[in-house]
Amino acid sequence: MEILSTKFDEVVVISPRIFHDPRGYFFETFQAERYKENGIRCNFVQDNISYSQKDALRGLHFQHPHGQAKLVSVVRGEVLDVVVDVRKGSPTFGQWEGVVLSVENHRQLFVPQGFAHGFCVLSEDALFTYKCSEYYAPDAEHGIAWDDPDVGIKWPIEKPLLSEKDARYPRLRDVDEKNLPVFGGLV
Ligand SMILES: Cc1cn([C@H]2C[C@H](O)[C@@H](COP(=O)(O)OP(=O)(O)O[C@H]3O[C@H](C)C(=O)[C@H](O)[C@H]3O)O2)c(=O)[nH]c1=O
Repeated sequence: MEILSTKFDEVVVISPRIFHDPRGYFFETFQAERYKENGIRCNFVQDNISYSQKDALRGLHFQHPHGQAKLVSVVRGEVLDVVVDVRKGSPTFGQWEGVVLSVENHRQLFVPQGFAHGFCVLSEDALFTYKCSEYYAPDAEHGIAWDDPDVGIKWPIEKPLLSEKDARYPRLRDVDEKNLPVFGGLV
């Protein structure tokens, strides 16, 4: 497996080793010891799958407290996956990074605690699967607006398909500070 860096030291792209043969291909989607050797040390406790239509945009979400680290990938279609640093005191607070994940590139993205996460669907549809290091805690769920002008994410979709909840999230600057994780702290 190959680890690719992003603008954030803690956010990495994993490119698994693919084994091709005349039947098709095989690859390991997670292997605790090898992922720990590559810096992904959290223990995952929950797996999720979401299916989305073209132009759907889910996000930008984070939990605090009970912050979740996520290992995300796509098993059908293609998405632009986006993370935003929402850690109070972080030198990269409010900055974003986007990575294309697809069934073709087999890539995974590790999203650490302290980052808001979301994605938009670039293909006709997408099956998105991810591991979480903390259980779902709806009372601790927060979000920021997908189109926050201060963050300035360059989404390739002008009018995304949003849930009512996602359409109501505030700009990062309007999120109550008590709901933001602390850089370097427990989240
Ligand atoms: C996240 C989650 C949701 N649900 C239930 C709650 C709702 O009745 C329904 C849909 O939830 P929601 O609209 O929050 O789903 P997404 O918009 O895909 O949320 C996810 O979107 C972005 C991409 C993320 O990174 C988070 O993992 C997560 O917030 O599933 C559960 O039962 N367990 C869960 O862990």
